[in-house]
Amino acid sequence: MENNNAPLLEMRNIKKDFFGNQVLSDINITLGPGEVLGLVGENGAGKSTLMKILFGMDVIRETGGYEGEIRLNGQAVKFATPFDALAAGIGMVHQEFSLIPGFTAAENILLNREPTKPNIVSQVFGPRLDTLDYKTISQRADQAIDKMGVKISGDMVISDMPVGHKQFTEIARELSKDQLKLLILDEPTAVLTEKEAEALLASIRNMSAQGISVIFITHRLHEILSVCDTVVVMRDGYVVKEAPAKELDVQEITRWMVGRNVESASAAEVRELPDAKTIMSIRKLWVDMPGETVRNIDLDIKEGEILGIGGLAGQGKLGIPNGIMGLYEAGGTVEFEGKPIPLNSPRKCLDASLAFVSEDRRGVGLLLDESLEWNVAFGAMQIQNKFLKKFGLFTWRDERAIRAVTDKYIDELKIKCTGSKQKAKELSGGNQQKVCLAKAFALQPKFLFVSEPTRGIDVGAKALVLEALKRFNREFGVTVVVISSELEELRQCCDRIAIVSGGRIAGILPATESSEAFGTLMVSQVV
Ligand SMILES: Nc1ncnc2c1ncn2[C@@H]1O[C@H](COP(=O)(O)OP(=O)(O)OP(=O)(O)O)[C@@H](O)[C@H]1O
Repeated sequence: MENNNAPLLEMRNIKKDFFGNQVLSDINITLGPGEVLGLVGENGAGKSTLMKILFGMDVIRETGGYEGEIRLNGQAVKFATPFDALAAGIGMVHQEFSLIPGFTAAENILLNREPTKPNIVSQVFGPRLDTLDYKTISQRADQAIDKMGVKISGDMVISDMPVGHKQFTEIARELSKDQLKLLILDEPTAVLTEKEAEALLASIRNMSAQGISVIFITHRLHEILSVCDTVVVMRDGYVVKEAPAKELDVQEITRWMVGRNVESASAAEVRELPDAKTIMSIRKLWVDMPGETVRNIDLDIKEGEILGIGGLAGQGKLGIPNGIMGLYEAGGTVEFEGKPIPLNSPRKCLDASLAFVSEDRRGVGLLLDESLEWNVAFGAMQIQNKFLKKFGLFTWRDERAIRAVTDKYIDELKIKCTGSKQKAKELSGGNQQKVCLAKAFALQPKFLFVSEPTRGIDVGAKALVLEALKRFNREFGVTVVVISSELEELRQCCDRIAIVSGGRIAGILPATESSEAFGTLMVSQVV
């Protein structure tokens, strides 16, 4: 029986193991209507698994189910599938996108719930043959998009969208459901620009004001403090702290998460490299990437340096690597080691020993159904014939070398996994991000673009990732270009930082320059 005085949600004594690997030990959570609960914890702490249990996801059932009890409005529930959870008013936006690439945003938002209208045929043969009512689909999709206060065209096809727009489309799909009582957002801001993330936080406040409860997972701890009523901190499958957000600060949450004070990465020991030759020369680069402005980039990158590219959202920093590496249409000229690199041709870039860790790790990053070994080594095998053994006409994989390189990066990047044979999809999101880096390192390219390297990485592991980038650059002399929305992150690992504003390079400064100097460049030509 529903009990109107009971909390909206109670999760009691939840336990879960994956084939003997205990990932949730005894979790208790309570949530009232309109309440926003922030769920935080290190990569692999068990946050997504807990939410997958609540949402009735197949992977939980297929791996032996869970123990404990879930109550909604005082009534015990056990969702066999996400459809049951949806029917009970729970929506979830996952770390992975579940959009259909060839459909528009509006079609995805109303998928399986499309308004229809009768036609002559359906009047005779029944409503199953009704026509899709595109006008109403478009109106309802626009209403859901408007609720988030962002500008996305409902007519845009998903495959043409940048990653941030895809995320908003996912959220709009949940917001368009009338019966929504509780929305689970699993790291929704990880792929968003700062401005988009602000818009999303505002829309969470709006949902809460309308009585919708929200469980919000993020590694950006200031977001938790800005929008949540309650904070639940998980560590290694336990809840280690639950408190009102107003009683906590970022340092305290961090301490609860990792069990110690976290040092940020030491500031980079900034090198000037006066004699270094230019390894990449970019002239008049434009890139056609939705949401990004890249108009006229002129930039020379020195051999062996770590160059940061920063700037405000949409001003062009993400467009530069995506254009050069051929993921979005681009024009202008790019020379690498004195030879022109053909644009719009990803394979030619890889052949020239360029590599790219994209901000869209699930879109272009991983082979989720394959093992870590396969993920780490596949690119190097395919592009460089590495990790292969030859005898006469026969070629086969060098399994020992593949295992060794995978183990090396599991160790260096502290990837939380059961071993190198584990499938990528079984890793937590932050650990998948580390695999993307390992994959690029295994290529041992001459030149590496890394876009948003610590996206989805917990506060304790950020320094480790930045240190790994520095080490990779120093040990192998690889030129690294780091693109990041966090200036502090760039200052911790780069020699120089170029700031993009209005689709152009507004200036390049040593990483030791003051924040004010960078801030002035950032707003200098904003469009
Ligand atoms: N399908 C699966 N099979 C085996 N192990 C899994 C599976 N899914 C998750 N795990 C394991 O459960 C643990 C918790 O993962 P989970 O994704 O819940 O972490 P998380 O707290 O959400 O981390 P992140 O912040 O990195 O997203 C991890 O060690 C992960 O490897």
